[in-house]
Amino acid sequence: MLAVTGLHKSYGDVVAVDGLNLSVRAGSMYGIVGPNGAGKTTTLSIITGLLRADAGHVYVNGVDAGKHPRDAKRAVGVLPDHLRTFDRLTGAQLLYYAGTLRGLDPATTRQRSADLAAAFGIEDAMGRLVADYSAGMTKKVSLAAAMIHSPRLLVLDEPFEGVDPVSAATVTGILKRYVDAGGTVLLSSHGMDLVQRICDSVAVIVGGVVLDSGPVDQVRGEKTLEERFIELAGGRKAVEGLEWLHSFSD
Ligand SMILES: Nc1ncnc2c1ncn2[C@@H]1O[C@H](COP(=O)(O)OP(=O)(O)OP(=O)(O)O)[C@@H](O)[C@H]1O
Repeated sequence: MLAVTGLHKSYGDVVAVDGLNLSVRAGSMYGIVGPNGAGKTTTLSIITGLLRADAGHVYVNGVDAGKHPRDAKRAVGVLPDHLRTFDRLTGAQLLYYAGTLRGLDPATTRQRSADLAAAFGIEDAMGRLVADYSAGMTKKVSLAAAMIHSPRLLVLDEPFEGVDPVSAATVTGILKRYVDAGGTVLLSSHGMDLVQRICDSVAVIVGGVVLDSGPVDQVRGEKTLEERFIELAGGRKAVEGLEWLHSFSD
C-alpha cells in the first residue's frame, strides 16, 4: 500500500530524515515509534504531501506521489500533528468542508458526518466551534475528517495523544474494523503498550533512519516493545546535575 525509498529531508543544517525506507502492506495497522526529534512527523508529512522531500520516493498504492500527487492524495486520509485544523468552523462545518473537499456530494457528506459523529461519540458537539473543543474532542473530529472519503490509507500522527482511555478504545475499535475491511493505517505514537497491542507491524525511527522494522513480535523479540525501543534509542540517560532541585529553597 505504501513504499518509501531513500527519503531525505533537512531543515538548514538539521538533518531530519536521512535515507529512510518503509514498506507497509495493505490491511496493516503499522506503528511508527521513535524518540522526540527522530523524524516521525517529517516522514509522515512527506508521505501525505504536506512537505516536499529533498530526495527519495513515495509510492501510494503503486502511484508515485511525487509525479502524481493528486492521485496519491485521493487514496490517503490525514491526521496532521499539532491538530492543524480550521477551528473557527463548527464540528459539522468542518466535516462538511472535509467531505466536499474530497468530492463527496452534500447528502453523502451529511450522512457520513452523522455516522462518524455517532461512532466517535461527539454528536452533541457538532454545533459548537472546534476552537472550543477539548484536545481529545478536536482529535476525534479531526480523525472523522480524515476518514470521511473512505481512503485506502490513513496516515495518523499521534492519534491517541490527549484521548481518554474510553475514547481510545472507541478509536481503536473503529481503526481495527477499518483494517479488517482491507484499509491500511500508518500511525505514530509514543505509547509503546498501545502500539504493541494494536499494531501488527512497527518501524523504530532514530536519527532519521529506520533502525528496525517488521512484525511487532519480531522487532521486540523476547522483550517488550518499550524495552526494545529504549535499547534502540540508546538506552536510558543517567540524570546528573539536578541536585539543586532537591535542596528546597524555602
Ligand atoms: N519546520 C522545521 N524547521 C526546522 N527544524 C525542524 C522543523 N520541523 C522539524 N525540525 C527538526 O527536525 C527534526 C525531526 O523533527 P520531527 O518533528 O520530524 O520529529 P518527531 O520524531 O516527530 O518528534 P516528536 O516525537 O518530538 O514529535 C528535529 O530535530 C526538529 O527540530
